[in-house]
Amino acid sequence: MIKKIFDKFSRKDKEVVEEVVQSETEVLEEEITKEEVIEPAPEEVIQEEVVEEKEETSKVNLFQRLKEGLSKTKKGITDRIDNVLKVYVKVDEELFEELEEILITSDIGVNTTMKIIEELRDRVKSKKITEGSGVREELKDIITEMLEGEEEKLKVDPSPAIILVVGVNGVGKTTTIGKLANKFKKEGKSVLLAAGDTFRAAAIDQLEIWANRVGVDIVKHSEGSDPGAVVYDAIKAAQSRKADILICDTAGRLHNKKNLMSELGKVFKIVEKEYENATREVLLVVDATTGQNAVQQAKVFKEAANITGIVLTKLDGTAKGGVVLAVKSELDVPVKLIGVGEKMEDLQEFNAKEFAKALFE
Ligand SMILES: Nc1nc2c(ncn2[C@@H]2O[C@H](COP(=O)(O)OP(=O)(O)OP(=O)(O)O)[C@@H](O)[C@H]2O)c(=O)[nH]1
Repeated sequence: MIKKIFDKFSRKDKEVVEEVVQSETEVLEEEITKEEVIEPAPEEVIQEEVVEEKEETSKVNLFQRLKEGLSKTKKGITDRIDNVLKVYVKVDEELFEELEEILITSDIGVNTTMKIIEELRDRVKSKKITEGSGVREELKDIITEMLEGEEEKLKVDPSPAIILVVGVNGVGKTTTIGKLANKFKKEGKSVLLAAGDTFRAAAIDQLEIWANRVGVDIVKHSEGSDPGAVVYDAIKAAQSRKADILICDTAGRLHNKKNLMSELGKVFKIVEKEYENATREVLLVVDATTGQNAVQQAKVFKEAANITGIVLTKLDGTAKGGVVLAVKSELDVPVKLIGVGEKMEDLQEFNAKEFAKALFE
């Protein structure tokens, strides 16, 4: 039975990966076409793009976007739970085992699943629940409570603030920085970007594209230069312009903990020394489609740097959204933002209640 479910699940995952690759290729092609079309007055076109996207957001509300973004995860978790509850009319041990299997195969992680099922058993017993609908409600409450935490909001006040964005290549760091810059700019804040990932020219170029698209300035050096020097210059520029928020990209190389610590450590020291008064966030970006790997990456980064929050990207492209529970319960670092699509507005502040509501309603 377990093998059958795993087989099914990995087949599903393959389809999901194919879908993501296809949609990413399409978006990339679309972006290339857009870049090519921009002719003499790129700023105007960029402005139009931003305005268009603004209008679209006001039409489609954010919760709807969240719901759409989590639809694959909903299929992978909630719909399967509902199917099981239809079959098992009696609340018994077999039902708990079925539920356990669903949660484990949804990348919630073994430890977290055990905690959930144990709590569910206790509540079902103490509340004398005999109906499947009651079990569903309890499960939703337990998951919501697990997702809730103390301080989850991104801290950028008082200004000046600096956000260091860390994470391995390809997880969505650059996109996250672009989306964040857009969000802050719309809130009326002045934003500056620093291209601290100097190991690849493409990383610098991509960040610059985002800076232009959003309409914020960027401090960059050439490929291969010292990331510490970029961050130093960016801090000086932020100070002289009195920028509200400086967002720094960093190199995402993860050979081992020691190298990671020394690479990040240098940048952190500069921030410590040169921007002592700034409100600081260190955001780790992880890719939800990598499931349990995201949890492993987060563990390594947490040991190497003082991470203040996690950004979980690409939730829309995966049925593995349950990983947010594993991250929450195994890492003790708040998930502050989630990515539910490629559009500017698809980076949302994580809200446990809304997240659970989007999954269960
Ligand atoms: N569907 C979806 N795609 C996303 C999301 N966030 C980022 N992406 C896509 O993921 C891909 C990689 O994102 P980047 O921002 O380039 O990743 P990075 O971590 O900066 O990677 P490097 O530039 O290679 O270091 C891009 O195609 C993004 O559009 C998200 O929330 N949903």
